[in-house]
Amino acid sequence: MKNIVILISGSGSNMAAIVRAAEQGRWGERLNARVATVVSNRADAEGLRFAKDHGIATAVVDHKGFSSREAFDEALMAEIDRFEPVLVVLAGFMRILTPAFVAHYEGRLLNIHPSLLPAFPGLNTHQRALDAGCQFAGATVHQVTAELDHGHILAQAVVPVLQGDSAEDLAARVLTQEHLMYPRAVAEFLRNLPL
Ligand SMILES: Nc1nc2c(c(=O)[nH]1)N[C@@H](CN(C=O)c1ccc(C(=O)N[C@@H](CCC(=O)O)C(=O)O)cc1)CN2
Ligand SMILES: NCC(=O)N[C@@H]1O[C@H](COP(=O)([O-])[O-])[C@@H](O)[C@H]1O
Repeated sequence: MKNIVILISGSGSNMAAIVRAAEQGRWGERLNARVATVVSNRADAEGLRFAKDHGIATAVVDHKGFSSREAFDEALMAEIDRFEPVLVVLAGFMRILTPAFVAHYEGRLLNIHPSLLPAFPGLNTHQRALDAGCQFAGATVHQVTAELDHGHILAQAVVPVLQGDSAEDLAARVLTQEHLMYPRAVAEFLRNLPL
């Protein structure tokens, strides 16, 4: 069984979409893969309840409990490595990871970012797209590198920006596409793993 570990910080809606895709046999059995655990840096992350309700192990590694980013990442790696994952998925995970963490999971660390990278790395992407007058927006699944939101792009989804859109309107439209794209991108990654 190939283990996937998902990191979240909040609602975990992308994590939930991946879990549902695996459960519904769209690729779970066929690819002999499972979401082994969901780990959050926040104890109040709503996605933890979804994971528990779906029989998935959960853990909290609270970044506020560590004196440095490096110490937090080391504790996070220790928790993740208990499951010997073939893939670590960032799904609304809101901590910038250290070069040591990224190097440890190089090639098997994905993120979904709510913009059409390389446009708008970082935070507040939807408002920035609106402020820039973009006619299209979207999301990107990419390999994670030490440089923020910079790695090899695996998939992108595009949505129109509509007249009068607020950042919330745009975020909701993009999120709908994220929930379709991320499970497919994870499945494709698993299919391409060496036997
Ligand atoms: N080394 C990398 N770490 C992370 C990447 C990456 O590409 N390389 N992607 C991010 C995800 N992300 C955007 O997609 C992102 C997450 C968080 C931040 C950020 O500024 N975080 C602050 C704290 C914010 C908070 O706690 O609310 C911080 O870490 O100081 C920017 C972009 C995940 N990590
Ligand atoms: N920089 C990371 C980032 O902003 N991720 C974004 O957080 C939102 C909530 O995700 P969730 O519902 O899966 O938690 C999603 O739009 C995701 O792209």
